[in-house]
Amino acid sequence: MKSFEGLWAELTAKVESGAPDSGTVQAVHRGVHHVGKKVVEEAAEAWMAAEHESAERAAEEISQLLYHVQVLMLARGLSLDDVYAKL
Ligand SMILES: N=c1c2ncn([C@@H]3O[C@H](COP(=O)(O)OP(=O)(O)OP(=O)(O)O)[C@@H](O)[C@H]3O)c2ncn1[C@@H]1O[C@H](COP(=O)(O)O)[C@@H](O)[C@H]1O
Repeated sequence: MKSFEGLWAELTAKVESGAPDSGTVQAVHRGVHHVGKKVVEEAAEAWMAAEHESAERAAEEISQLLYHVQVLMLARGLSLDDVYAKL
């Protein structure tokens, strides 16, 4: 099972290596504006699933939101420590 930190390690390694077949690398290259819109879309889907769907569907949508939040951090050049410092 993956964790937030485990996914972060995987995504940072992909972006550093520039893996050409990675959707994450492609999204980071498209930039903050593109990724930010995706975060908003996924946040709405997480909200709707939490309010109207099963717990499993809500967990699925929230996992996608967490993924896209990490991609936004990568696109903006932020580290986990940058964000944890604000918690
Ligand atoms: N956890 C995720 C993950 N969660 C969500 N997503 C992306 O978010 C999309 C879900 O959004 P939607 O529900 O809107 O589905 P969609 O309409 O098909 O998506 P779009 O066409 O809008 O992109 C998926 O299609 C993926 O593109 C993810 N993409 C990758 N990962 C993990 O990230 C790691 C690196 O992946 P790659 O960069 O693809 O190698 C791997 O461990 C992956 O499992």
